[in-house]
Amino acid sequence: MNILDKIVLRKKEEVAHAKQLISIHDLQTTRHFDRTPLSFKEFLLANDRTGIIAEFKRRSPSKGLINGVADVAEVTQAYNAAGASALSVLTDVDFFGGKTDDLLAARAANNIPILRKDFMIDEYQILEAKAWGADIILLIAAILSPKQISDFGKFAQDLGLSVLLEVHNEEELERSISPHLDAIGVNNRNLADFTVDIQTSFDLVNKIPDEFLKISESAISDPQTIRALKGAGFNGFLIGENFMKTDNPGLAINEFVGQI
Ligand SMILES: O=P(O)(O)OC[C@@H](O)[C@@H](O)c1c[nH]c2ccccc12
Repeated sequence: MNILDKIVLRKKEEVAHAKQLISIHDLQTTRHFDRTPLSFKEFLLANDRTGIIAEFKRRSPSKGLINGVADVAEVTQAYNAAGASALSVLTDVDFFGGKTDDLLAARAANNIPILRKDFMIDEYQILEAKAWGADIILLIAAILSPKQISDFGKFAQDLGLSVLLEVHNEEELERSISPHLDAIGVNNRNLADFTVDIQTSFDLVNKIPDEFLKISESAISDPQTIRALKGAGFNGFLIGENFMKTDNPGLAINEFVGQI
């Protein structure tokens, strides 16, 4: 079984458990549920922002521990101050060392869009994302059917959330396109075997219809790469490890932005 299959199996158990602890009605009456989400598009295209979607990630299945000490409020505020267009916060516990409280802390400290970064397999998780103050959800083509992508996309958009679809190849892109998406991200990392290749982004960018925001995800560590990706037509750049692996992710993003 590859890692993605393992993650999805575990996620099904996790969601079943969460549903027993907290009812949908409870989620709908949770603190942020009625908040109007911020527009991903507006922030991504704003002239005074960099297009960077800066990620808070403690660990990953491919790299193990990345940062065991960083404070989520402090780091996300520094990301925001450096000109990040949006934040990405991992909420997966078992494989990425994230938690609900990380998203809540990032929300309390920032007024830019936040992506709930997790493996969405059930509408319940989209209600959680809304209740916890997220603005954007991720749908991963590799683990969802076209019908699930369209249904989850509509469900999220009806709640005012923006939807980022993640693809890794042309086949996933073609089969997953739906009107209920705002952005399409090309993941340069193959989630099944962890190999990375930035070329994946350059190969797919012109196959993404222009009505969607175009995001390049993972393995970006050089400001020069941002310039090349922009030139190729990308609006957004999802970066985690390059900042999180340093002692001071806030300083790292500042230096990076200074070189774009
Ligand atoms: O840390 P990186 O290589 O900059 O990558 C960030 C982000 O793209 C990556 O964490 C990611 C992309 N898609 C995902 C899906 C689930 C979990 C994590 C991810």
